[in-house]
Amino acid sequence: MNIQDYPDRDMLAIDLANHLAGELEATLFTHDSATLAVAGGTTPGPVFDVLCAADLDWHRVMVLPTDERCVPQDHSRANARLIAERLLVNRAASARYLPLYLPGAEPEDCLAEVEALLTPALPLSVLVLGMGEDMHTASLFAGMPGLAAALDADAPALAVARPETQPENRITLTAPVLNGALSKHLIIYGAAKRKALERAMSMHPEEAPIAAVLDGITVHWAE
Ligand SMILES: O=C(O)[C@H](O)[C@@H](O)[C@H](O)[C@H](O)COP(=O)(O)O
Repeated sequence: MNIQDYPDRDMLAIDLANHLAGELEATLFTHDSATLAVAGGTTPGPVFDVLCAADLDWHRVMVLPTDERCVPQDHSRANARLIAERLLVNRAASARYLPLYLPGAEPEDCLAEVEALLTPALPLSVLVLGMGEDMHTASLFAGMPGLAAALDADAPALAVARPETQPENRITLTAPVLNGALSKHLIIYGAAKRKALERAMSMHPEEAPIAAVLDGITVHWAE
């Protein structure tokens, strides 16, 4: 794990977006397509605002969320909506979006269809994770049913998450898919998340799920 500190969130967004664009460009140089998985939540929006303007062959890029809340795609809590409004605009509008949840369905009922769309797009080329102060990442939450299975190296690509602390069910990429990414990044802001990350480093992934994905990751931090 490598930690990069930035003087402020704007600098982080600009630097990281340029770095991600470079990684995607390098992937497209040697591959027909590239896959970018991004966190939802409140953290990554400013990075998307810069990245969407990158001069890339976006029509060869597939974009997906690391996890999705089981709500309609235009719901204010849908990561699909955040990605549509902040990332798949400008030059990036020609990227292809891979949904993790198919609205209207019970989460279990969409897993097979979503996995069939996702599998040809793996391994992830570039992964951008977020983390909660409770040390969850994607929708891998301590204490949720099925966490151990979703952290297992042989887990299927997707898992249904029913975290008690969250208002809705979710579908998440599992640890082997996250760890299979060729390049892994984590964005965190503020002292509380920095402390939580430091604590997680000596904890078991079932207590601190972020610990399952720290190997080889670059953490981007700003106050
Ligand atoms: O959709 C989600 O909820 C995420 O992908 C999740 O893992 C997120 O990254 C963290 O909860 C941090 O959320 P914030 O960025 O809002 O603090």
